[in-house]
Amino acid sequence: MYPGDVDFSNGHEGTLGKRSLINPRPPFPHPGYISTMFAAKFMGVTLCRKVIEKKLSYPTNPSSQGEGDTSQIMVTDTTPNGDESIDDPDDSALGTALHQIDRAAQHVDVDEGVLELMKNPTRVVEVTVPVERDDGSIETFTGYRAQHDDVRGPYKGGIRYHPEVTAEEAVGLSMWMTWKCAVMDLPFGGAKGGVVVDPNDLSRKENERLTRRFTEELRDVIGPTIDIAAPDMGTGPQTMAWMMDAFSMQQGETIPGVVTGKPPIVGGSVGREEAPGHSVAIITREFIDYQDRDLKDTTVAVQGYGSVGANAARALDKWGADVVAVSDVKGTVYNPEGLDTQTIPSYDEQPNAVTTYEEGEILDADELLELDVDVLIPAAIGGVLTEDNADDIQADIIVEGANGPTTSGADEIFAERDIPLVPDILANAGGVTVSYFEWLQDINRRKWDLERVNEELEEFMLSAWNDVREIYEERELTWREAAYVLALERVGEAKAYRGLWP
Ligand SMILES: NC(=O)C1=CN([C@@H]2O[C@H](COP(=O)(O)OP(=O)(O)OC[C@H]3O[C@@H](n4cnc5c(N)ncnc54)[C@H](OP(=O)(O)O)[C@@H]3O)[C@@H](O)[C@H]2O)C=CC1
Ligand SMILES: O=C(O)CCC(=O)C(=O)O
Repeated sequence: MYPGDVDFSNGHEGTLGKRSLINPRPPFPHPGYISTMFAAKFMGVTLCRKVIEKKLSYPTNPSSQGEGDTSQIMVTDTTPNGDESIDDPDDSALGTALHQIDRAAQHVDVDEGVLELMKNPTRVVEVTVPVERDDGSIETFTGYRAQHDDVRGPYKGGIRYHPEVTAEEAVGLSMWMTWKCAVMDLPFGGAKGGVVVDPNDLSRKENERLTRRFTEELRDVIGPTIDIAAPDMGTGPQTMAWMMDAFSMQQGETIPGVVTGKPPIVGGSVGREEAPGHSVAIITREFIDYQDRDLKDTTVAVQGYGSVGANAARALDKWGADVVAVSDVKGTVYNPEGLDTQTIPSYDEQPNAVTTYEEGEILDADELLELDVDVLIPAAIGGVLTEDNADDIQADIIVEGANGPTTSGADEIFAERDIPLVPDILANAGGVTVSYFEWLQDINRRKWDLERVNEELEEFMLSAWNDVREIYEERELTWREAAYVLALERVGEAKAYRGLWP
């Protein structure tokens, strides 16, 4: 502990000793499911909140979006319970996440029942979010929060605003959060949520109203020791500030620890925004070193120039690598001599502006993936490296900045082609790691400076890198399998100690 910190951790800050903060609810859901419906009247619109615990058939992106009809939620017994064929997984986030568990399960000594349990989320909440548009009309959006597992600590994970958000996707992403927190040895479990919306179609005021209402709808299932949200695609520090304020207003006191990734002035941590990209850069640097190569002779291509991509590109550029290509949805900018990443506008600085940079050739967005570079960093969306393009990838190394950018089929092709791939649950884990630092700062009512944040981030990343590397070397697995083995063993051991609720 640093001097002056209030010790809320029973002397185990940074370890799994934070039992006093762990949600005392049973770690396993009761058998069967509970469906609770709340109805309320608001501005003449009937609202339904459905909290569905277990046994949920995940609805796809509702085609009725925007028409106010979100009443179709199925409660059936078709859980994602591992029916995915190991030989023929589907390429969705959930399909990929389930397949990855199956692959890793072949190399771990974890109870079969626990493995089966880990293929199911504890709870998925679907909410209806009415928003008053600036013209006075009411539009209805659908939001989700998937809570996968909390055996190691409160649920933790980002909130995504994107038109293709689905309950299924949230479940897959929540599973990855469980593994990510376990790989980093953070006292958190896994969750993920989102709203089916294109944030570019919302004014700032509409975005604020949507965020506040979404938070209100999630009030019963989130909290600083229950489930702690954070930014993801389409959300950022401002979104988190609104969420924190909405939750705090409902509770009657300021509760900064309910979300992380806030602006530092309202309890956020310096360095959080840069952290996922920063950790991608740290892991890339370590991997290059591990291969006895020199970062200064390394060319890098980064897909996506948002929070993760821009910060990864800029850190690697600063440390001497040649970032030769970056992209956003509109296209790629490519210069084999290297780009000046500081002067290319990131999504946050100016959305969709990568191709306005004049010192390079403009290519199609997807062309970036197949460039002949040393390191490819997909840092935009999921499922971009597939069986269809895996044979055309020319990079020597892939470091996953985004969550789930590689389908299972592509994973196998890269393994056959001996292209090492460092998985998301290690590489981009700096985000949730600095979120953990932020949460500690909020609980302790303390502020860390950037030097301390970056020092501790470096320490956590190197420790996780070494843990994964040891398993990789000892057991001759892929890097993804090694990271999964570490995560599954940690979660399995925690479950064994805590036991099943009688
Ligand atoms: N934010 C976080 O804390 C963390 C995020 N992640 C993951 O990283 C990924 C990116 O998230 P984040 O950086 O926050 O998101 P942002 O919304 O900040 O940025 C996403 C970027 O990806 C670009 N993009 C979207 N689609 C494509 C495409 N088809 N081709 C090329 N570029 C594209 C966007 O382009 P445009 O600007 O043109 O829209 C934008 O530059 C996601 O998978 C997320 O889950 C992982 C860990 C933490
Ligand atoms: O910071 C966090 O809590 C989670 C960030 C996130 O969503 C992720 O790592 O995918």
